[in-house]
Formats: sequence, structure tokens, C-alpha cells
Amino acid sequence: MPLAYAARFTMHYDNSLPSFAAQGIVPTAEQLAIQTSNDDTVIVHANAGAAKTTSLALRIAEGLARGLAPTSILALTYTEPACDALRAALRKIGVAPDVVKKVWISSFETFALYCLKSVEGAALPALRDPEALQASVWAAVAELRERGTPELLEQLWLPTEGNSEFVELFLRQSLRAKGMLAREMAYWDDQRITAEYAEECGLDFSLLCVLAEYEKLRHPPGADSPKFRAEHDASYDLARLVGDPDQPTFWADIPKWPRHLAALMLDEMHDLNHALFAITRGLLASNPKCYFCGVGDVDQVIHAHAGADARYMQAEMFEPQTGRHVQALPLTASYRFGPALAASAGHLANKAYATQAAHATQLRCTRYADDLDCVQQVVQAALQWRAEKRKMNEFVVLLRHPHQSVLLENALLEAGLPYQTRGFGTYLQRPEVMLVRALLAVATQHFGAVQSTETRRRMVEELVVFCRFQLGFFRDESETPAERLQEAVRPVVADPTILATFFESQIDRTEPQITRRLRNAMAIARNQTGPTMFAQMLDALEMRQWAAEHWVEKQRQADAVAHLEGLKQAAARFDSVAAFFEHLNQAEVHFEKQREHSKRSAKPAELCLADIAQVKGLEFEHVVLPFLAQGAFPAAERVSMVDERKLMYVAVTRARSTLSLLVSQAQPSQFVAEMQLAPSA
Ligand SMILES: Nc1ncnc2c1ncn2[C@@H]1O[C@H](COP(=O)(O)OP(=O)(O)OP(=O)(O)O)[C@@H](O)[C@H]1O
Repeated sequence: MPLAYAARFTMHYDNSLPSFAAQGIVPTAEQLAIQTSNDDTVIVHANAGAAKTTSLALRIAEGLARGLAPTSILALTYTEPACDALRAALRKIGVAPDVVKKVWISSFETFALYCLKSVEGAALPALRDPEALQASVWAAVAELRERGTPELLEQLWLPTEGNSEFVELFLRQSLRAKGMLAREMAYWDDQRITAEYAEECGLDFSLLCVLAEYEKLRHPPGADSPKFRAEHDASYDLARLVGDPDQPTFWADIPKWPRHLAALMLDEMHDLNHALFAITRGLLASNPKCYFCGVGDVDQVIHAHAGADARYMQAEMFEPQTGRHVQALPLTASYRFGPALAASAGHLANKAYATQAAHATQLRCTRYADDLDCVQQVVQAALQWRAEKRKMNEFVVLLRHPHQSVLLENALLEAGLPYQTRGFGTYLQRPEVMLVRALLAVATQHFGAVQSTETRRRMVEELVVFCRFQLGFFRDESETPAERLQEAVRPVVADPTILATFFESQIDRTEPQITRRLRNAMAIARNQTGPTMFAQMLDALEMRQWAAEHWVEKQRQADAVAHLEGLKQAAARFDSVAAFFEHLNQAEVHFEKQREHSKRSAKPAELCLADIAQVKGLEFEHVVLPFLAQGAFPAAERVSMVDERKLMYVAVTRARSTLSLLVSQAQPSQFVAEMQLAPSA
């Protein structure tokens, strides 16, 4: 009997009693209904912390108990942390760890890469940063200018090359257009892309036309595979292969496309955009007998900028697209947190919110005078948590912007509190900080004090890239820029004593304004002492200007300036370049040791600084939300208030026993007022 038939048979027997008995929890009636439902298509609508992941895990465990092979169950999520959360939920309810390993749990993007690799034969270059993509954006603009008809060009606004704001806008919009499959939907419907069509999709017509050229450059018509992929491009490329309604048996061309699924499970279903929905629909079409269960919470849509749309969870959308009848089931009460937080989360999301948690959740709200006061309060809370002998890995500080970690990291290092980061690296290793450390190494002539060769390599690389050093060819003119960079950096990393000579050999050959900045900064670093030395050195480097020239995104430019401001504050305690340089090196050694240690242990033992989007689906005993200021959270620049509020909702609903909100005295975040905290908080 083929597996799919076996699956249908085993999933569809009398469900009066569950075959799987959960350990550690007593499933509620709502959970049991999901676990044992006989409907082949179930969509669960839930609140945050209302046990979506756990219920999906129960459903998977029930399938396993009824005889499904773990490898015939595919569970897809939006992020890697959500995959970890699902594995943890399966283990928590008593599924054996070796069985959990066999269940196919993957993010959409990883799944798409796996399928595409089987078509393309090799992995493609992954370009992550806007800086790496901007040359292709400008090439697309040039192409459009060259090939567009006068009538078309008259309707478009196309900027002059070098306008980084345009690149930022383009990349932002193309993420959304690709998530919506906006161009493909038009082609598949035999429609032309017109200004009216763009307006219908809520997209800018000029940017959509540039996108058409950009995609032709990325994946030339007739070529077997694209030249490169940016973030989310794998899902997009797979969706293009499987989404065309005129290609009903597309899977024949994708060797690794799953053909024998017994069950398809989607966690965080609210994150579906059209591209991910097309993949889901393709999986159901090619596995018509497989069971489907998706769980989501419409208030956790935080990826609307990538085209995520909670409508894909609605039966009205799902049924006609898949030809399946949807059984909608609810999960209403939270088990993660008690009534106080449930009420506040409900106010924020504007919906009723029940709780059945056996424990209470304490809400603390304190004011801070300035950023330093704020980080001191976080450190005090962490020290208190440690004094109470609570598990440090259950203490998480959630940040809206990565640059907010700078002051915190300084304060944690000073207090001797080990930490790990999630969603961003330590600020000590961010590119602009690496550049400044490289300059300090030149000034002190003590590059050898940096122990890690990897750090040395990155420091020299940032020096070359930021200062636009002109590298010659080493072997012949066929060398790519990346190969020349590698060749130039290698000897300096191997012999740290030659860094100063390397620097001097390059400094006069670069652009005059960079030579000037570098010479001025070096003069200060070599000749001055005292607590303001480093601040003066940064002023001489004109870092604000440098950031604007170097980064595409406004937010990234602001982050770079903020990272260096943080460094300035740290430097004020030292009166020589040598002492500060040494401090940074020691801090990094410390951080790396902690990281190695947590890699070796099964569970990290230190507190965590995390980006909010990276903890969606996870939970912690104590969640601290610092920097709650208007302009910081909600952020001031280019954000939708609806998305910001959803992000805040995700952040506060991670807490089990304590939620600490640190609110700016001068400019309190409006979200805190919206939560309508009880006076006791
Ligand atoms: N029946 C139950 N009894 C007690 N606790 C439960 C029960 N079901 C789930 N829980 C616990 O409730 C917490 C929240 O569950 P879960 O992580 O599944 O929620 P979720 O809806 O997926 O959360 P998120 O909003 O992060 O997506 C977990 O600690 C889980 O173990």
C-alpha cells in the first residue's frame, strides 16, 4: 500500500480516544480536538502563548502513535528558531528525541533551497547585504533606461546612480513584490504590468519595472539557474516554479520535491505570503491524500513587509485555492502567562484574552532617565535574578534595534555577567567597530595582541574595504576583487607586525578625503592621551559621513553611528589608546570563551540579548524590554504602526513569570499606555 494511502487510513480511524498520551501537560478539550480531529484539513486560530506549537506537536505525536513514519511528516515554519521551538515542544510532550530528529522540520527557505539544489545541482552564491546587491540594482536601472520605450520612461521616476535611498526603497519593495508574486501573478493571468496593476497591488510602478529588469539580470531568461540569491529568494524562486496554474505537474521537474507526504504541518501560518502559500498549495496538490494542519495567530503577522497576509489562514481563501474543506478550530486561552499579562496583551491587540496558566505573571514597569540609567536597571535586574539562583538562560533582554546592545554589552561586561546574542552578533565584531579596532592596532603597533586570527582577518578586510584601498593583481588580471582582497589580507594576518607597513603603503593611494581623515585620526591616536582622545579620533574620522557613504539603509547608517557612540562611552574610562585597545581585545576574548562554552553545553547558561523577531515562537521566564521610548519603539523611521504594535505584542507575550518594561521618562512609548497596565505594575 503506498504510504499516502497508509497515512489516510491510519489518520482516519475512530478518534474517540487519543492514541498518544502527552507527558508533562494535560491537554485541554481544545487541544484534544486538534490532536484527534478526523478532518483532513485543519486550520487553528489562536492567541499568543495559547499552545499553537504544543498543539501542532500533539497532532504530530498522534500521527506517529497511529503509525505514520516520522520521515513522512513535513513541518514547515517561517524561521529557524520556530523549527527549534517545535522540536522542543515535541520533546516536552514526550516524543523520543531520536524520533523528533527524524520528523522533517524545516523553515520554508531551507526547504526551498533543498528542492532547488536538486534542480540546479549546486548551491548558488548567497548575497545578504544591500551593499552587495546595489550594483545589480543600478545595472537594472541602466537597462530599463536603455530598453524602455519613451512612453514608458515618461511614466517612471528613475534616480541618478549612487542614490542609496533609492536602493533601500527598491530592496524593501522588491521583498514585498516577490512575497506577493506580483509580477508572476500578472504573467500567469496574461496581464501586462501597468501603472494601474501596480496600484492595485499597492506597489510603486517605477520600482516594479526596475524589479522586472533586476530579475532578468539575476536570472537571465534561458539560463538554468539564477546567478545569486538574496534573503527569501529561494522561497520566491521555488514559488515561481510551482505556482503557475498552467503547470499542474511541475513536481516532475524537481527531483527532491516530496511526493509521499502523509502529513503537512505549518507552524506560524500567519507568516504566509503568496509565495509561501503557492509552495503550500503545490505540496497539497502533489500529495492529495496528505493530512494538513496549520496553526497561526493573526496578531503575530510581523512580516507584512515581506507580503505576509493573515488572509491565507482564512477558509474563504484556502478552500477555493486548494479544493479542500477547512475545519477551523480555536485555541483561546494562554498557558504561558497569567491574567495580568493576558489582560495587557489583550488591550494591545484589541481582543479578549483568556488564560489558563496555573502560574501568575508579574508585570513590572519602571521609568528611566537616560539610556545609561536604562542599562543599569537591566543589569540590576539580571544581578537580582542571579542572586535568586534562577536560570540565567531564562532571562532575555529583547531589543528593537541591534545598536541598543552596545551600552548593554559594555555594562554586562563590566558587571561580569556572561551573555549571548541572538539575531545579531556582539557589537565588538560589527564592521565599523572592526575598522576602528584595526586603526587602533595600527596606532599602537600591537596587532599581535588580537588573539583570534579570524578577528585579525576581519579587521584587515574592513580596513581595506572601508578605506577603499586600491589593491593590485597578485597573479594575473583574471583575479576577482574577492580573490585580490584575500591575497592582500593573508600575509598581514599571518604576520601581525607588518600591519603598519601595509597601512602606510596604502594610505596615500586611496581617495584624498579618506587619506585626510585617516591621517588626522592617526595623529590624534598617536599623540594624545586622556578620556576625550577616542572621541576626538572618531570626530577626525568623520564617521557619520563615512556611514552615509558606506551603507544603503538609513537605519543601518544610524546603527553604525550608535555603535561608535557606544564605543566612545566605553573609551572614556581609559586614557591611552593602548589601554582601550587592550580592553576591547580582552572583552572579545571573554565573549568568545562564553560562546564556546555555550556551544559545548546542550543549553546555554547565560542570559540572552535578542532581536524580537528572532524569539517569535519561544518563551522565557523573565523578559526585559528596555528602551521603551517613542521614536525607538515604535521606531520613528519608515515603519508601519500596525507592524510595530504586532512586534510589541510578540515581545511581551514571550514572558512566563515576569515581564519588565523599562520606559523613557521623557518620551514614554505609546505602547505602554496602550497596554493599560494595572496600577500595581
Ligand atoms: N495543556 C497545557 N497545560 C499546561 N501548559 C501547557 C498546555 N499546553 C501548552 N502548555 C504550555 O504553554 C506554553 C505556551 O505554549 P506554546 O509555546 O505551544 O504556545 P504558542 O501558541 O505556540 O506560542 P507563540 O505565541 O509563541 O507561538 C508552553 O510552555 C507550553 O508547554
